Amino acid sequence: MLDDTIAAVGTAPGEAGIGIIRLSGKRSQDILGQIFRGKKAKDVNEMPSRYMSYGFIYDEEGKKIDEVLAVIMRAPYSYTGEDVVEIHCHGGVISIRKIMELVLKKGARLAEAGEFTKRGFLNGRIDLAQSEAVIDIITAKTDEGLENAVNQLQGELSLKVKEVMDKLMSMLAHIEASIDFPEHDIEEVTSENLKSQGNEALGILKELQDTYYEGKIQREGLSTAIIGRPNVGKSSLLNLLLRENRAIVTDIPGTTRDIIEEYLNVKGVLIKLIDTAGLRETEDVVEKIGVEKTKEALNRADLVIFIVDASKKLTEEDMAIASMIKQKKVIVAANKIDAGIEADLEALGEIFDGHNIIKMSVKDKKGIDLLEEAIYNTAYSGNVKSKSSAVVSNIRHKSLIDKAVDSIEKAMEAIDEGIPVDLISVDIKDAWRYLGEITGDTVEEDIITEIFSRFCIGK
Ligand SMILES: Nc1nc2c(c(=O)[nH]1)N(C=O)[C@@H](CNc1ccc(C(=O)N[C@@H](CCC(=O)O)C(=O)O)cc1)CN2
Ligand SMILES: Nc1nc2c(ncn2[C@@H]2O[C@H](COP(=O)(O)OP(=O)(O)OP(=O)(O)O)[C@@H](O)[C@H]2O)c(=O)[nH]1
Ligand SMILES: [Mg+2]
Repeated sequence: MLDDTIAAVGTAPGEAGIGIIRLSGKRSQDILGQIFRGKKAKDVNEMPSRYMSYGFIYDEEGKKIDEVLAVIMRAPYSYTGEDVVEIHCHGGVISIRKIMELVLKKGARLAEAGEFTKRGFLNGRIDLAQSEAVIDIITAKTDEGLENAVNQLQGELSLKVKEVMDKLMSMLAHIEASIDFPEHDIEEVTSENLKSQGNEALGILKELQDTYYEGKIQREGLSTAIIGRPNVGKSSLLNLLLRENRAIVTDIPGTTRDIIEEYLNVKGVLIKLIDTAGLRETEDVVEKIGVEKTKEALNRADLVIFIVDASKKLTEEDMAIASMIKQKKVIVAANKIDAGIEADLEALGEIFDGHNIIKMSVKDKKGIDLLEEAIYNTAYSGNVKSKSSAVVSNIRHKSLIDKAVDSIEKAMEAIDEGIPVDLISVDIKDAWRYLGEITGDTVEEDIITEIFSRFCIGK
C-alpha cells in the first residue's frame, strides 16, 4: 500500500484564494514533471527540495490549466516521510478539479481520510499520539485546546509515556537478571529497586491522570445542563447566555421537547450548554421522550444549572429534582426575582452550596454576570490548572493510562506480599503494552485504521 502514490486536495475548493493539491509517494515527482512546466525550473529534477517554483500546469493537449507554485519535498524530509509534492493553484473549484483529474490520470490514487498523516506514522516520523494530535488541532475549539494539541503533536505526551515505558523495561530487565543469577541477596535488592522504579512510574502516570479532567474540558467543553421543572425559564436562560434566540420560549409548560446543545465561551472556558425538557411526570408521549433525554443529559453533565422559579413557592417537583442532582456540581439559578421572591432559598442552600445560589431575572437580564462567574469558577474548582505541557485530553489515552496504573499497582502489591519477582513481570509487561498502545508501539492494526478514519480527506 505504501508503494502507491496518493493525492488529495488539502484546501476547501471555491472557498479560499488558493487551492493546494498534495501528492505523496515514489511517483510524485514524476507526475509533477508530466503536468508542470516551471518558468525557471524546466525540469523537475532540477527543482531544489522545499523551494517553491513558479510555473503553469498543462493538460494532455498542452493547454494551460492554471498558474501555480509547485514544491517538492523529497524523502525523508516531508510530512509523510516520502516524496511529497504540493501544487498551489488558484482556489477555484474548476482549477482544483482539473488538476486533481490530471494527477489521478498520471497514476496517483485518491488518498483515503487521514492517509497522509497515517504515512507519517507508518514511516516513523511521528507516533500515534502525535498523529491523533493532528485531528485535535483541526477540531480545537479553544486556545487551550489548541495549545494542548500542539504540545501533543510535538511529542510532549509521548515523551512522558516513553519515560514510564523505559522504567518498566528496566524493571523487567532487573527481574530477568534476578532469575538468571539467583544469588542469595539479589532478591532483596531487586524488590527494593523494583519498588522505587515502580513508584516513580506511578507518580508520572498519576500526574497525567490528573490532567484529564482539565484536558477534556479544554477539548470538548464543560458539559453544562440546564435543568428544572417546566416553565421556570430554562430556554430563556439559554437564549440569554448565547445572546441569540436559539430556543423557543413560551409561557406554556412543556415547550421544550428535544435537547438543544450550543457552544458558548465564558471568560475563555468552553461551555457546551444543554437546554432540556422540563422535568415532570407526564402522559404526553413526546414530552415523555424529552424527559428521558433530559435524564441522560443530566447523567453526562459536568455541571448542572438548576433553575427554580423564585417568584413562587418551591414545589414537590423542584425538591424531587434537587435530590436527583445533589451528587452533581450544581449552580442554582433562582429566576424570575423581578416578580418577587416567594421560594424558600435557604432550604436549597442546605442542599447546595449557598455561594452557588444565584438570584436572577432572565427577563430583566439581572444576575447573568454572577451566573457566568459561578460557571467559570466551578469549571476548575478542585482542579488546579496544571502547568504541565503534557495534558491527557483523549479518552483512549486516559483509559490506557488507567489500565497501566492498575497493572503497576497490582505488581507493587505483589512485591509487598513477597510474591516471587518472576510472577510480577506479567503485570509490568501488561502495563508496558498498554502504554505502547498510546504511542502506537504495541497497537493493533484495527485501532490504527479506526483512528485515521476519523481524519478528513487530504490530511
Ligand atoms: N503547505 C502546507 N502547509 C502545511 C502542511 C502541509 O503539509 N503543507 N501541514 C500538514 O499538515 C502542516 C505543517 N506540518 C508539517 C510537518 C512536517 C513537515 C516536514 O516536511 N517535516 C520534515 C522536515 C522538517 C524540517 O524542515 O526540519 C521532517 O520532519 O523530516 C511539513 C509540514 C500545516 N501546514
Ligand atoms: N417574569 C419573568 N418571566 C420569565 C423570566 N424568565 C423566563 N420567563 C418567562 O417564563 C416563561 C417560560 O420560559 P421558558 O424559557 O420557555 O421556560 P422553560 O423552562 O424552558 O420551559 P419548558 O421548556 O416548558 O420546560 C416564558 O413566558 C418566559 O418569558 C424572568 O426572569 N421573569
Ligand atoms: Mg424550554
